[in-house]
Amino acid sequence: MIIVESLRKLYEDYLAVDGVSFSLGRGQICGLVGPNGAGKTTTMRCIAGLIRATEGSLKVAGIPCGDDPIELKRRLAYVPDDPPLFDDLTVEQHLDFIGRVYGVENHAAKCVALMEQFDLIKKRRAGATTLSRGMRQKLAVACAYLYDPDVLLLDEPLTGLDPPGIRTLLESIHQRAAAGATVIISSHLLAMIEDVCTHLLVMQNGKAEYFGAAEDLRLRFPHARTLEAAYFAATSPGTTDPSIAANVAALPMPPIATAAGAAL
Ligand SMILES: Nc1ncnc2c1ncn2[C@@H]1O[C@H](COP(=O)(O)OP(=O)(O)OP(=O)(O)O)[C@@H](O)[C@H]1O
Repeated sequence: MIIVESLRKLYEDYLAVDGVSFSLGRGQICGLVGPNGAGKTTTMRCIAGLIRATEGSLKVAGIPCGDDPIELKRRLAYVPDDPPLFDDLTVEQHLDFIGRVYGVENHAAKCVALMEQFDLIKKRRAGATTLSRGMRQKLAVACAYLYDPDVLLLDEPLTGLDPPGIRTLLESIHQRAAAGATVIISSHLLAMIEDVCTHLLVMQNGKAEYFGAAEDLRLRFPHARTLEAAYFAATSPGTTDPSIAANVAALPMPPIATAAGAAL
């Protein structure tokens, strides 16, 4: 469903993505993790066809990059971390608009079901500018789900969601994948997404440090107690011996001092 081969993306002379390759099939959920600036959003935007790759080849839902942008839009949904909404439309007008544009059959009933699923029903007549950050995120995801895309790219979708919202979203991702969708979910919260991910792509400095089954990352760093520790090991600077790095990463984190002087 997604085939990425030797993807490179230069912003002028800055190499943001450097030779990334991976592929995902139907029903697979890939966690895209890595430090700030690793190239996660850039990779997603290339897959979504929003920016042009400098080199490499991409095929999404059987469509080679650039061949059929309209069909790609029908088959794929990309939800950015700060979703652009229409200031003048209410929650239900957003869903109604997307339903009409994508020609979704019986879209009115689906819109209500999605508003109920994402706890937006009481805000159905609220304008986009009056929504909280988490509500905006939920509305953007609901709009993406409305036309049942084969490929879902969710960039930091957990940011701003409350715990019930996170649970609803992760369950919905699981259900979508069970129905055949391919999902990439980028997040800094690996511990939160690891249960739904079948695969992981760990990026750092524009490169893929790891791609494979989520469980295999832990096997690669046998001393890591958690998947998160294995992730830290994979992204530790100067790591040459995975087992050493994993041990370091598994050490307890030092307390973080707050402005008030208390340790978190
Ligand atoms: N339009 C742009 N022009 C120039 N450089 C860019 C542009 N967009 C991103 N970059 C740079 O490319 C690199 C990768 O950025 P990207 O947004 O893909 O990282 P990311 O892994 O998504 O980061 P984060 O976790 O902070 O969201 C960064 O160094 C960023 O500054």
